[in-house]
Amino acid sequence: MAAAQFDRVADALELDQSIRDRCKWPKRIVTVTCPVQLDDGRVETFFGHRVQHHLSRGPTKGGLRYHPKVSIGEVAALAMWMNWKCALAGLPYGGGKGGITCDPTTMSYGEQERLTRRFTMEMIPFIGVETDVMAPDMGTNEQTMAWILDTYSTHAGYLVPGIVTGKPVGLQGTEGRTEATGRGVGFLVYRVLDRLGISSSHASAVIQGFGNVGRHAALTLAAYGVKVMGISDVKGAVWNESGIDVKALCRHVDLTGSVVGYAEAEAMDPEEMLLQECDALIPAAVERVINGENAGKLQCRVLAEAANGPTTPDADLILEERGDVFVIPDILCNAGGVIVSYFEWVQNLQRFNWSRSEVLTKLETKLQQSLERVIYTAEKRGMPFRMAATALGVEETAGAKGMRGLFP
Ligand SMILES: NC(=O)C1=CN([C@@H]2O[C@H](COP(=O)(O)OP(=O)(O)OC[C@H]3O[C@@H](n4cnc5c(N)ncnc54)[C@H](OP(=O)(O)O)[C@@H]3O)[C@@H](O)[C@H]2O)C=CC1
Ligand SMILES: O=C(O)CCC(=O)C(=O)O
Repeated sequence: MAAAQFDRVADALELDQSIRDRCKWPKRIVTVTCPVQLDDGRVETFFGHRVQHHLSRGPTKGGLRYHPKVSIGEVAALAMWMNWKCALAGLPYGGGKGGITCDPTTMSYGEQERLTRRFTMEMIPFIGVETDVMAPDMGTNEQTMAWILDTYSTHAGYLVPGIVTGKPVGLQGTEGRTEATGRGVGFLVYRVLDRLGISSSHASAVIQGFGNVGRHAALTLAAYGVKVMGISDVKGAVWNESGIDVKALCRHVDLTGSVVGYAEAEAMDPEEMLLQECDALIPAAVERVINGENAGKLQCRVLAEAANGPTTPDADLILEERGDVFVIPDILCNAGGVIVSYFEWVQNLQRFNWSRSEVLTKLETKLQQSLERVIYTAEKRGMPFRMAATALGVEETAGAKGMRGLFP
């Protein structure tokens, strides 16, 4: 998917073959094996990957995913998307992404800690504050980042806060990072609804995924007055036509581990939930959920891609043909996370802390600028929004590579 999207943009930009190849292929792909002792005494070997797509514009930046379906191809695609995302937002980074093929939901706290520390040890030669900086993604969180920071810093002999972002505030993380991605999604949905003439107090939303991103997107939209009617996770979906009390649902999930069983809403088939009429549909979980099968049946006005890669290329063509769905592409929609990660890294480099309101104001300014650039480019060049956003990222990267020239 990532390669197909890139090729389409490269064709439209008529990129020269040499620069096209330099932009398309990752600079480095690292795979490591991590033997870890499980609680029952057995030793299991896990595969971990890190793909550093480009180093031309700065260190590579991107999350670390723990999921049973992690593969090197998925990580490479996510790293390429990170690249265009960082360039579009004007961050001085290339894209990177990592993943370990594991199921954190079946692993104890201790097993996850040992796996994370072993992966970090294996990665020490390839990461650094100026080379590659990780952050949370699916299946990882600020505790994971704290273990990486500790393992790396112990090796260095001093605290290296800038080695990861999305770490706890008490370890020089930044205010606002935990909620940044979902909050950014909520902000962009609000801005786009406003542009379409839909007042947030009359708008409705449906959200797939209630992890870090889905939860904070729901809370942010609810705070704007948007009625959140449907929410799903791996186990199922819940629906309330009059609007779900998102804070109450958060309490239910914190107690039970799932949205399923929430008393103030009805159970619904998660696939059916995606097809319900709403103003904003927000996939905030895994890839390829909007596809050739369901794209023609969506009844939303805005498709806000909080997840990475939720829409397949064939679904893109169907949505373009329809022309009635405003797609906020992933590399714009979920950029709030990496933008605040960048703020965290800058604060770490400066040994200076910003206030929460400073972080969140700067976040909204950057997202607003990116949204305007994408809309302007799409209109000026007659491109769909995903193509326009990707084109801006690719041009930025190609420009930097061109200026740096080729080593003889
Ligand atoms: N965290 C971040 O800052 C950023 C994340 N993203 C992207 O956002 C997406 C979500 O990440 P994040 O919230 O961090 O991950 P989390 O691990 O915190 O949450 C993932 C959520 O998705 C749910 N889920 C997983 N598979 C499915 C499925 N097949 N159907 C419905 N729900 C499902 C999980 O359900 P359950 O709870 O039941 O397991 C969980 O609620 C990913 O695509 C990630 O790459 C993008 C930018 C930044
Ligand atoms: O915060 C970051 O550095 C990266 C977040 C991420 O993985 C993403 O945007 O997909």
